[in-house]
Amino acid sequence: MKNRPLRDRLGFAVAGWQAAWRRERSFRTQACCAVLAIVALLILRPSPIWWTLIVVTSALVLALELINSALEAVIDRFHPKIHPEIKAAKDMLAGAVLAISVAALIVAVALVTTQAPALLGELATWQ
Ligand SMILES: Nc1ncnc2c1ncn2[C@@H]1O[C@H](COP(=O)(O)OP(=O)(O)OP(=O)(O)O)[C@@H](O)[C@H]1O
Repeated sequence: MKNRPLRDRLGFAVAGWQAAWRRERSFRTQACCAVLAIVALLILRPSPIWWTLIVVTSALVLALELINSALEAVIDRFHPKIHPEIKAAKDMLAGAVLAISVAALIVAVALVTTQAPALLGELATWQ
């Protein structure tokens, strides 16, 4: 199974996104938020640093949610019973997703509050 061609490996990665989309409501919500963030970038047309910040934080949220979902799936497969250690592990994974999600939200609020006034000013001069 190791060292498969790039096309195969890309296929596995896309299959991973599809599985997360099908199985995880959190992933669907976060993917929709990422799309909204890209739409906001297209409307606000900020400087490249904002594009970088939004794209990197959105990708981090999605990547961490994928890792969280993958680890939960493995945990549930090998230890489906209730256990305090599993609770701690899953809660820590959820905490990791929450940490990056809060950071992404702060970046999104900063983008809108700093860039929207310029766009509104631009629109006002057109009238
Ligand atoms: N086997 C278990 N033993 C003890 N507690 C558990 C166990 N499985 C889940 N929990 C508790 O339930 C919470 C939710 O776990 P679950 O596996 O349902 O994740 P989820 O709702 O899919 O979360 P996420 O949205 O992060 O994917 C965990 O954070 C943990 O506190």
